[in-house]
Amino acid sequence: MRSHPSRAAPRSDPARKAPSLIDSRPTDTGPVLHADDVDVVRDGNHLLRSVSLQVHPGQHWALLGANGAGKTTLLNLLGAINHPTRGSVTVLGHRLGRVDMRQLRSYVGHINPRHPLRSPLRVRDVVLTGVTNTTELVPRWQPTPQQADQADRLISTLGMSEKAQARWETLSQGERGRTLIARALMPVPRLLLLDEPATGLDLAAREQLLTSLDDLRAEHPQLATVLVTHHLEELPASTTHAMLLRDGQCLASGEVDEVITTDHISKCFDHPVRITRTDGRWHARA
Ligand SMILES: Nc1ncnc2c1ncn2[C@@H]1O[C@H](COP(=O)(O)OP(=O)(O)OP(=O)(O)O)[C@@H](O)[C@H]1O
Repeated sequence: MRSHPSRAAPRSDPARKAPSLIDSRPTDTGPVLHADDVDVVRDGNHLLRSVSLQVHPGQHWALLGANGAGKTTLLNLLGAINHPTRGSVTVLGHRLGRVDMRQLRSYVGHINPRHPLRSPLRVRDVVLTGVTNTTELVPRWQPTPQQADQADRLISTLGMSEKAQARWETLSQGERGRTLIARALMPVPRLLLLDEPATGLDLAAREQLLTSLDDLRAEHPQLATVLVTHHLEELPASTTHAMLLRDGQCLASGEVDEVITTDHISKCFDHPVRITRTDGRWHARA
């Protein structure tokens, strides 16, 4: 199926806010993301080869693969950070190469666990930087009352209300992760990209993060997400689809129960594992 450009042009001012938390109006029935037969070549190496993916509103994709399989390379295409060498990528109805990538990026909630914040901002301020799509607070910029309310609502949804005034450098990794998800949701994105959001979290922090993601998805049925991980245990139960990458190529892609199988995962990681699913969550045993 071909994607078609959205008629809704990006807002010219990313600091302007829509009233609702996440735009759940069915404004566009086309895919949120469409990568069509994509190659990425760097220094003569194929990092991705003939990869295709379509993500529709309400779908929650897991992108799985061993170290170096090409997951982050693909996520960076989907987040309008890089162009493909061959093939086309359409993000929120806008084809890369025909659109201002910086502007398009401001409509995608892309969570980078290595958030390069330098100043000692408080949680609430970090979340508010999502409005301006900047790492630091913009000098003399003030949130509108609606933006401030929205930040508080998101902080509460992500279970961070008690830490709203805590400074970034004092936060645990799990608290930072949840703060960054709240920040990414400030521009009312239809698409959330998460690159290994559970890395380095202890058991409780991981479980809290996954529960927050499940809640968020239930609350906003039109939101689409793509989550990169190596670990099946880090997949929220609300995952609907999966793509397995191996050596830059797609090994399997589609509905999650057809893709995350003992056979596919053993091939993907080149190691015999047995996959079980209990209470919606996955486990891998050698
Ligand atoms: N600019 C580049 N030039 C050459 N090779 C690159 C470049 N960027 C990434 N690579 C290589 O491409 C491959 C895929 O990298 P990528 O980061 O997408 O993998 P990944 O699946 O996210 O891995 P990991 O799970 O280890 O994070 C790796 O072998 C990496 O070394």
